[in-house]
Amino acid sequence: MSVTIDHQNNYWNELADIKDELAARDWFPGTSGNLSIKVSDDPLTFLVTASGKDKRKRTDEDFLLVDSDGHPVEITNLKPSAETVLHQRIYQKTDAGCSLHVHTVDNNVISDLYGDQGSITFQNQELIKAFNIWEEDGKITIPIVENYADLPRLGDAVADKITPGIHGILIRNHGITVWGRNGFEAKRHLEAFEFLFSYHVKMRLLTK
Ligand SMILES: CSC[C@@H](O)[C@@H](O)C(=O)COP(=O)(O)O
Ligand SMILES: [Zn+2]
Repeated sequence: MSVTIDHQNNYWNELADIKDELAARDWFPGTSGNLSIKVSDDPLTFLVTASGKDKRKRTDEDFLLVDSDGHPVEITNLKPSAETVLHQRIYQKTDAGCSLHVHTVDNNVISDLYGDQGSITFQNQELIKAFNIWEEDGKITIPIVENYADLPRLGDAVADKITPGIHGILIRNHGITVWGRNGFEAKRHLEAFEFLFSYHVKMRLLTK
């Protein structure tokens, strides 16, 4: 086995492990969700989930390597995720090494409750430190974009909201896309956002 394939296999296994962990949380209902991990910077290549699969299953055909245009690098029967453009735009605009997209009830509820205001900000929560924010009353904001069926348009809408200090974007009544410099950080950001959403939804229900 060549050095290149070995190198790629490490990324494959890291992404497969993250996929299993998110599956254990039941964050891939109805074949939703897609994940990617950057393999090289110049030229940009990344492993992305194959489209339409049940992401709870672990198989040898879960991921394929794509280039900066989202096209497969090798001949394959697999189709890259329909939402590969989101991953592409994130790698182009940030220093991300991994990007995760999941649909959960909590992220959908928050995206619709606050969609009209275009973002939601959380404060006074210990878990905000998961974003490396250590101030006494640190805040974390997540922008919310509309869900366009036209995926390049959705990619532009997401890319437009990426500025320093932004670690994820909510897509209205669709899901969340987060990123981090590596798989560990991307997963930490995702889990922290989902915690904040779930807390907020429960508090709203309990304090109505
Ligand atoms: C029924 S799954 C919803 C899809 O349209 C999409 O939003 C999604 O997250 C998964 O698409 P995929 O092409 O499998 O990556
Ligand atoms: Zn989706």
